[in-house]
Parts: sequence; C-alpha cells; structure tokens
Amino acid sequence: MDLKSFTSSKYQNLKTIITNYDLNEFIKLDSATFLKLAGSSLIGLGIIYLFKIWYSYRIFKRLGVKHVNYNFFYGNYKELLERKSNSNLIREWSEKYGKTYGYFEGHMPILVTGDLDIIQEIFIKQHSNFSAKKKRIVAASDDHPSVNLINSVGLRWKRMRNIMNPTFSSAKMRELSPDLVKCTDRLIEILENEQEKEINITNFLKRFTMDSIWNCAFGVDANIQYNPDNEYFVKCEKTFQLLGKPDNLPTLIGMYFHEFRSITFSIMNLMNKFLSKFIDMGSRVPTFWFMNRVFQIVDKRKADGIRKRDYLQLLIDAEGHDFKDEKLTDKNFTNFHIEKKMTIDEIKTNVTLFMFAGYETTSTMLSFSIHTLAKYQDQQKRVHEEIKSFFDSEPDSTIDSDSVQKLEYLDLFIKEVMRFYPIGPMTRRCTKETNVKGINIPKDLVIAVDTLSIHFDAENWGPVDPNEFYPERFSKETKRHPCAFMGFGAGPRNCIGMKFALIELKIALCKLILKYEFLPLPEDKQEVEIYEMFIRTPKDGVSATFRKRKD
Ligand code: HEM
Repeated sequence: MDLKSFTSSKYQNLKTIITNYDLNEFIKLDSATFLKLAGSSLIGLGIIYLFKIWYSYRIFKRLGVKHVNYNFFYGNYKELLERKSNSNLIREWSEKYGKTYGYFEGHMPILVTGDLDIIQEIFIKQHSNFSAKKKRIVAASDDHPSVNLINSVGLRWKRMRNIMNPTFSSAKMRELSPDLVKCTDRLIEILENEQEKEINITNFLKRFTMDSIWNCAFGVDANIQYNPDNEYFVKCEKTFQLLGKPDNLPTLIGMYFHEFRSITFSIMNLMNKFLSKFIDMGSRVPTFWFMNRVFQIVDKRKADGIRKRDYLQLLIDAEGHDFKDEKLTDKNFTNFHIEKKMTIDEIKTNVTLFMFAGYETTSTMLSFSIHTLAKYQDQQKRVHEEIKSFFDSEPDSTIDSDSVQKLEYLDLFIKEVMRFYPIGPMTRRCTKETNVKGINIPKDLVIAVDTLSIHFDAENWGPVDPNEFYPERFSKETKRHPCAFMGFGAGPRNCIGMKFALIELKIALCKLILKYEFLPLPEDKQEVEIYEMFIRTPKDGVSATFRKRKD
C-alpha cells in the first residue's frame, strides 16, 4: 500500500468513528478526559508526521537511485550549511555518487543530475510535466495571487511568460538602450577618481546595475551612483542580504518542515498586514520598503494615466479581470487557449521581480568579467582590439544595444566567463509523474542541475581543457549538447532577462575597456573566494586597479 492510500484509509476510519460518536456523550466529557483525548490526538498526529518523514527518506530506494548519507530530520543540511557554496558540495557529491543521485534538505528529497540527456528531457522535451521550480524556503502557495513568474506553475506560468516575453524583444531593448548608456557613462565618470589604486570594483558595479534597473524597469532616476548612501540602493541591497538567512523562525520552519512553507508565508503576511496598522513596517524591514515603493509607482502610473514606453507599461497594458487559468492536465501546454491578461497583483509582483532576478545576477557577472580581464591580460588585449577596431572602422556606429551585438569575440568572452562562474544549480519541480530515462519521477520531486560539474566536464567542453579560460570553445563551428551551457538555464523556462543582461554587460564592458586598462592582479588576488546564498557571488567583491588608456 502506498502512502496516499494508507493515509486515505486511516482518514476513512477516523471519519466513521467521528460519525458514529454520540455528540451528547462528547459534551459530557470531563476536562481530564478531554485533555487525554487531545493529548492522544496530538501524539497520533506526531506519529503520522514522523512516519511521513521516515517514508520521505525511502524515496531514492524506491526509485533505484543512489543517495548521500543523511541524518534523520536534518537530512544533509549540516553539510550544506557548513559550506560556503552548495554548488561546490554538490560537485563533490557527484564525483562520489555519479551523475544522478539524491540528497535531502531536512526531509525534502532533491534529485541531482549532471546527465545532459536527462536535463534535456526535463527542461526541454517534457517541460510541461516539470512546470514548477523548487519552492523558496518561505513561499506562497502555488495559486496565491501574489505569485510571480519564477514561482508560478503550469498554465499560470505559461500565461505570464507569454505576456512578458515581448517585453524583452530586440525592439524593446532598443528603447531601453539610451538609459543603459546613460547609466554606464555615469559609472565611467565616477571611476575617473578611482584610478591607479586598488579598489573593490564590485561596489561600483552593484550601484551601476541598480541604477540601470530603476531607470529601465520602473522609469525612476534615483541618483544611485553618485551617492553611496542613497536610500534606494541601501534598502534594496539590504533586502538581498537578509533574504533566506537561516537565523529566524520562519526560515527554520521552512527548512525543516517544508510542508509548512506556504502556511508560514500566509501567517507572516497576516502579521505584516496587522502590524502595518500600528507601525511603519517599510522603515523597519527593507523588503517591505522596496515592495511598497514599487507598488506606489505602479498605482501612480495607473492613476495619472501617463503612458511610458517601458517594461512596466507593457505589463499594465495586459491588465485584465475575471479570467481563470485552466488547470494543468496531462495534455501539453499547446492545447489550451491562454488569456494574455494579468491581474494588478501579478503586475506588481512581476515588475518587482526585475530587481530580484536581475540585480545580483548581472552585477555579479560584471564583477567576474572585470576579474577575468585583469587576470588574463592577453584576453583583455584581444577584447580591447576588437572593440577599438570595430568602433574606429565604423565611425557612425555608437555604443548601443544594436552595435554591441556585432562584437563576436566579446560575446565568446562573456559566455566563457559565465561557464567559469555559473550562478548556481537550477531546479525544476515535477508536476506530473513522468518516466525519464528509466527513472519514474513522482509528482512534487525537485530536480537540481549540477551546473558546476557540467561546465567543467571535459566530455562536454573538450578538447581544450575546461579548466583553461578559452572563449573560442564557444565558436559556432563547434557543436555542443544543447544543455552543456547552463549560464542562462535551458528550455522555454530559461532566463527571460537574458537579452537585457547581455546587452547591459556588453555596453558596460565596451565603454569600460575603451576607456580604462585593467592592470594585472597581485598574487594573492588571482582567485576569487565564492560565497553562495542564492547565487554564487565573489565573497568580498572583486578587486581591480585600472588606469586611463593612452591609445
Ligand atoms: C547575467 C545576468 C543573469 C544571469 C546569469 C541569469 C541567469 C538565470 C538563470 C540561470 C535562470 C534559471 C533558468 C532555468 O531555470 O532554466 C534565470 C531565470 C530567470 N531570470 Fe535571469 N539571469 C540574469 C539576468 C536577469 C535579468 C536582468 C532579469 C530581468 C528580468 C532576469 C529575470 C529572470 C527571470 C524572471 C527568470 C525566471 C524565468 C521563468 O521562470 O520563466 N534575469 N536567470
């Protein structure tokens, strides 16, 4: 008997007992008997929950898949929390257990895989059966009104993605390009005073990225780069530092009792609503400040009726009422009519997502790019030569979203940086039981991709040693597996902001490299220490010394 039928038969028995019980007798119970009854019910529930935990730990045995040794209740959290990078630990496990195996976060099983064919099945060929991602530690239920694109499931995800895809088209990028150039010019100007001394350039790149997002996504020019104490920057940066730290009760509940993640979220939401009546939550909790600020921008834009040609406007144009997503069934996504509409809650939560998904990722990739230019001086020379000769020989071309896309070597360089420094494991959650290459993946099982192993596997990236920085390996002539490069994920649910991120990176790098030369790194700065909370970032930022070019 499986767990579902076991629980259902127990439930039926309980129902019969309760139905046959005489209510008058129940009312007559004295308090001692009542306490006994309540106590035994609690013990009963505890036993059922313990049984559920025990049963969860057996999953990989049932699937015929190896798993990492675990402790009851903690699962593998002890090892995970001790490490600065989950990706590194997962890579070590892969060396020991093979390409596909399991581990446990608390008692939540995670199936890890570095097998490209399995990934292709899950991320591309059968993606509608894996239409969810791993839930955040404290997260709304899948059908909550405030769920955004990253956390949405099934047809709701499909509807939102259909609406949001055109907001990242080449035409849209052309419109956003002047703002990106403006923000880059500010960065160049500020760096002028920092020449010929070692600085932590990550701090400057972070402010640049945030400036770009406030301008391009929300239409707000908040003077972030010129003032390090700018409220917009400080509050948003704090939001990222606080997210997901395992030192508060809601996070601990979410980690060890993953079934209660949504309930914890709802309780926190209710508490926030209640407390907001008495205290200014925005001034105490940076995340609330940020959300409130963005929500005000949306409300004001709607109330004023002013139209802007930006990301937010496209979402506002898709506003609709009284529509429903069909439930995900066993057919694939293409058989459904999907409304191109979003509720106002969805608009707010998705415009906020631009910051959550685009800020740390882009500033981190920019930091790693600068580190690589300084570390590999021959690469810097090549990239510089290409940019210089392109813009010298095409005097009419200015640095914008179109021209930077014509620089072939710069493109290879950025991809190789992203191969070297992938942002971390990416996940899918199974939404319908599916057999993938002989493994019968049950509904709700989370699958995590071991990106680090894939990106450094000689089978995927040879013949030149994958530990060598070699951008030419990305040249069009060399055919690779479609899932070998996971820098922006894979399949229809890959990174929606990829085009925006690449253009931003390219505009910034073109301008920086044309103006400044990054000097070789001292011996002790050759390697960057990685820290991984949500994504793999340089722990203490990236150091750089640069000077104005004479040529
Ligand atoms: C260099 C910068 C960036 C990197 C390396 C990056 C990387 C990624 C990766 C690896 C994923 C997961 C893909 C998958 O699971 O298959 C992802 C998803 C996503 N990214 Fe990015 N990203 C970057 C910039 C951005 C920007 C600027 C935005 C702005 C909106 C953005 C928005 C998103 C969203 C919304 C998703 C979820 C898509 C979905 O679930 O449908 N990203 N990104």
